[in-house]
This record gives sequence, structure tokens and C-alpha cells, in this order.
Amino acid sequence: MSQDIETVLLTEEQIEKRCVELAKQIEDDYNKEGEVPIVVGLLRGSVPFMAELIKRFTFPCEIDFMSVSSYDGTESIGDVKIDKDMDLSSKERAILLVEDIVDTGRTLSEVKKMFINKGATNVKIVALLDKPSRRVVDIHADYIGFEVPNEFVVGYGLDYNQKYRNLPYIGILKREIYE
Ligand SMILES: O=P(O)(O)OC[C@H]1O[C@H](OP(=O)(O)OP(=O)(O)O)[C@H](O)[C@@H]1O
Ligand SMILES: Nc1nc2[nH]cnc2c(=O)[nH]1
Repeated sequence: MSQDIETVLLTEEQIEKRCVELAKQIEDDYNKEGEVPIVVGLLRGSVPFMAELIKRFTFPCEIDFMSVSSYDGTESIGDVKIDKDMDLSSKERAILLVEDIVDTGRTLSEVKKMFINKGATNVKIVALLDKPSRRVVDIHADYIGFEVPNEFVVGYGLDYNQKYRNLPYIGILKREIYE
């Protein structure tokens, strides 16, 4: 375990097991609806989770990425802005947004609105982690991996100043690292 980690909250095995369950649930829903969604990963935190999910999808889908930002360090700095838009058109397409964590809910709320404005027919959200105690915007994620407490977590895509994304587990960062 990294010496900067206070506690491991979720092991690699727990995350993988949950990804199998989520992928099955998502697959059943898209098979019922008969749509070919664009699976859109929000860079950069969603990458490990998205890789773990999509390799288990057996339904036809396309993938794309976009990058939005709203955070600096551990605190929200307000508005969400698009740093890199996706390449595919979302007009008249079903979108499955893949996110690492829902915290205040601002990012997903803004991104979902943006897709609806661009003419997407259906926008669903899958997030690995949910921190409901921090929510300031009412946003519904269709699929959630795990609920986490109000602690700053890193690993499995989640960073602190761009570090720790490569950890294969989710852990609580020691306070002395960021205080
Ligand atoms: O629910 P919210 O309060 O909006 O917070 C969640 C967002 O914050 C983090 O993104 P960050 O801007 O740190 O980008 P990253 O994915 O590159 O780490 C995280 O990846 C989510 O996108
Ligand atoms: N790395 C990381 N990014 C976040 N963005 C919002 N909450 C968190 C968190 O707990 N950890």
C-alpha cells in the first residue's frame, strides 16, 4: 500500500466484482432499449473504471471522451468548463456518461444538461463512487458502484494534484498530504 494512504476503502477485487455486476445491469437495460449508446468517459478520472466496464459489455456501443474541469486541489472552484469536447456527435444518440465520483453533483448536472441541449435522445450516468453527503445539486446517477464517506479518496483514476490515479484500489488520502 502507498505510504500516503490512510485506509484502503475498496480493494481491486471489490471494485472488479462490482464492475461485473454494473456491466450486466447496464447491458440488460440497453438490450431492452435496443439503442447503440456512445459511452462517454469524463477525463481523466473515469479511465480505469471505464476500461473495466466496457470490456464486459457485449452489446454494440461506441466510445468517446471529454474533459471538463471544476476542481483545483481538494476544493470546488465553481463553474464547470469544457476543456476537450468529444469527437462523435451526440445528436439523436443515447449517451452513457462514465464518471469516477459524484461529489457536489455540479459536473454531471452541467454535462448532462449540455448533452440534452445538443439533442441526445437519452442520457444515463454510471459513476464508480457516490459521496451523497457533499451533494449541492440534485442529480440522479442511474448506476452507482459504491457510496463513500465524506473523505478525500484517491486511486483507481481519482487523483490528488494528478497523482495516485494509478493505484489499483480506492483509499483515503492522509490529511498531512494536502493540509
Ligand atoms: O460532483 P462534483 O463536485 O462536480 O465533482 C466530481 C468531479 O470532480 C472530479 O473531477 P476533476 O475536475 O478533479 O477532474 P479529473 O477527473 O481529471 O480528476 C471528479 O473526477 C468528477 O469529475
Ligand atoms: N480525487 C478526488 N476527487 C474528488 N472530486 C470530488 N471528490 C473527490 C474525492 O474525494 N477525491
